[in-house]
Amino acid sequence: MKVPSPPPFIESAPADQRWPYRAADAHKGNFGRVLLVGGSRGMAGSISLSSMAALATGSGLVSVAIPDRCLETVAGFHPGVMTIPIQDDGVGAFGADASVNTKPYDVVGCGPGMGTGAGATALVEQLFWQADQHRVFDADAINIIAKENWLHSPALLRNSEHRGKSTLPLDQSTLVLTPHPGELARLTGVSAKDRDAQIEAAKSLAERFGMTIVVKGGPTWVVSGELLKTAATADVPAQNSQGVQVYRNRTGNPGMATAGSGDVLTGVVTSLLGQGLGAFDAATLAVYLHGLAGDFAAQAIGQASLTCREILGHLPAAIRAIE
Ligand SMILES: NC(=O)C1=CN([C@@H]2O[C@H](COP(=O)(O)OP(=O)(O)OC[C@H]3O[C@@H](n4cnc5c(N)ncnc54)[C@H](OP(=O)(O)O)[C@@H]3O)[C@@H](O)[C@H]2O)[C@@H](O)CC1
Ligand SMILES: Nc1ncnc2c1ncn2[C@@H]1O[C@H](COP(=O)(O)OP(=O)(O)O)[C@@H](O)[C@H]1O
Ligand SMILES: [Mg+2]
Repeated sequence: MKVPSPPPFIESAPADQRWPYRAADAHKGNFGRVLLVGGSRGMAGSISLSSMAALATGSGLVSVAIPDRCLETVAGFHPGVMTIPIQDDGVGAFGADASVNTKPYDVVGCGPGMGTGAGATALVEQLFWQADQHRVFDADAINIIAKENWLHSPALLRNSEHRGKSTLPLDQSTLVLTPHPGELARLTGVSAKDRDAQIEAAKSLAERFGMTIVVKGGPTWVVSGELLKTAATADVPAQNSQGVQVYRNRTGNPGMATAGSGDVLTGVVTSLLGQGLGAFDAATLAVYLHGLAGDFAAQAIGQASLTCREILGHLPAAIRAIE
């Protein structure tokens, strides 16, 4: 494929020094064991897109946990993706007692296409508490947090083995949320039409929980309350400081307003976390690359014809442009 000439804003890549280095003796285990959780009958494509985006952006091993009935469908998208059947409710959604073993993985991405039923809720609740592990919550994982009001009312977290815990895991610096404006409105109560107020609401959540929030749209913003670690110098010892970091992305175009576009982004953020980037670095580099892939795709075929497939297909060109 001919690589289109890069748009002029390439030099504003947020993290062009941070692309994970691949040593000559590297093996697949060095580049992240990624678990993606989501999908349901009728929306199997969503989590499959995330898994293919993770593979295309460097992840060494990618597994997808899906309701049992969707296994063959998801497995058919890419031969490099492994599939894990999870208890099904009989009609292709997660069953009420669904759970997933996340121990073998470096990072978990969750939400696309999973719906907000009992099984999906149980899984998101499990993952919400596993704050010792990086997690990316998108789509229905965000809708479930909003519906259950977990950010504001910890007493409602009572449907699982976490019953009885009286406080929220306040440190969620390992959590990245990727809401579109409709999802952010559900989470914060702030109208999707009021962009500035939405960004302020996201900042306040980021500060309170230490989490990172990708406020998707044209343009996408990233806000993060992740602890900042300043490296030691000869004169000053290493320091930690808290504060909200803000990044406004400059890549992307309205051709990306197309089904599955955000599912691809979920896979890219999860992939970069799995390769060792911190939450803010992974989120900013992911939205930059995703937007750049969308810009290359629009140059190649035009905005109107752009689909999630073309965004996925142009991720390699976007990576090469910043490497
Ligand atoms: N191939 C597959 O399997 C795919 C499966 N998918 C899965 O489908 C599920 C539903 O997800 P969803 O995003 O389609 O619907 P939903 O969460 O109801 O949001 C729409 C509401 O939000 C509002 N809204 C306001 N601003 C907005 C904005 N900028 N961008 C978007 N919306 C905006 C909007 O307002 P309105 O359009 O009325 O102005 C409307 O009220 C979910 O599981 C997802 O993962 C998809 O990923 C696609 C590919
Ligand atoms: N007008 C736009 N300009 C630039 N990017 C856009 C625009 N509209 C949508 N996008 C991008 O497309 C993606 C849409 O995500 P989302 O709504 O979750 O899609 P889906 O759930 O269908 O996969 C986001 O990354 C968003 O930033
Ligand atoms: Mg989405």
